[in-house]
Amino acid sequence: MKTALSIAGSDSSGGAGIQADLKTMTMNGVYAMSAVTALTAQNTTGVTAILNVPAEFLAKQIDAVFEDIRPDAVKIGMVSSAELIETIAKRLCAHHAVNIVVDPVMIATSGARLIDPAAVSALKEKLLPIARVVTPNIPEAEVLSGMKIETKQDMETASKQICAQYRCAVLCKGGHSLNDANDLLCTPDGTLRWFEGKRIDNPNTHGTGCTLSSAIAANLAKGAPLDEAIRRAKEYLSGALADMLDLGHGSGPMNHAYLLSCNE
Ligand SMILES: Nc1ncnc2c1ncn2[C@@H]1O[C@H](COP(=O)(O)OP(=O)(O)O)[C@@H](O)[C@H]1O
Ligand SMILES: Cc1ncc(COP(=O)(O)O)c(N)n1
Repeated sequence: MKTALSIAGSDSSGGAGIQADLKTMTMNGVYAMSAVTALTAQNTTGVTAILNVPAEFLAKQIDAVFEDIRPDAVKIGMVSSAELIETIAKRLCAHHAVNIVVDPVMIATSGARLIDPAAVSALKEKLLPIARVVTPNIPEAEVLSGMKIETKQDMETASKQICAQYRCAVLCKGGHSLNDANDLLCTPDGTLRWFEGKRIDNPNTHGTGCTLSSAIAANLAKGAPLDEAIRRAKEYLSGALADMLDLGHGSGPMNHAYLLSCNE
């Protein structure tokens, strides 16, 4: 069985972060492991507290995983401090990690800030260069590229710029403000490819970014080429959104287990 590691924060409400990643990886057919960067006290309406793990402890978790069950892919999600980002980059390089998917988590769907402003440059300088693909949403792509994104053309320009500067593939997700749920992949050879997605009329989108990046990592772990891993990941995500789970008082989670029957 292929294996994948999520390095991310815990979401106590189970819809995003480590919890979404483990469910997604499992449902995408790989053995899922975790290295927790932070605990969040969180539900569908917001984040009330964040407790980062000490950097040495994060390093121990990553080492423990690599020294025993080597991951075929690694997804990186919420990492809120520069020290933790640097620790991850060092440990992944030491272990020659492959298929690294970086979801540059900055602001939760509920509006909470999940990264220190001072850590953004560490994210750019240390994690993007080791990524097989980075998956910003529009506001994150604006921060990474330094430009405002208002049109499809802007998405293309910003993605090309991030891709050229950090030499990694960029999947710019259109879920937020632009067009349907169409995402743009830009690869270091300069190729652009749009992944068309039909917008599902569901306000419960907590954890969509975490889920997409974990599904990409799982499919890369299984040996899919990047574009096929993205295609399968979008298909899984659309199915989970279309199941119309409705939990909590805010933007709720998706049904990660929609492929299993919930009937008795
Ligand atoms: N309502 C929706 N219907 C279908 N796909 C969506 C919807 N909202 C977001 N997506 C898709 O979910 C993925 C995550 O996108 P997005 O919500 O922008 O990320 P994030 O959670 O990081 O803000 C993308 O593939 C995007 O196209
Ligand atoms: C621990 C943690 N990690 C990431 C997110 C982002 O989630 P979303 O996909 O809703 O923006 C989150 N809300 N909590």
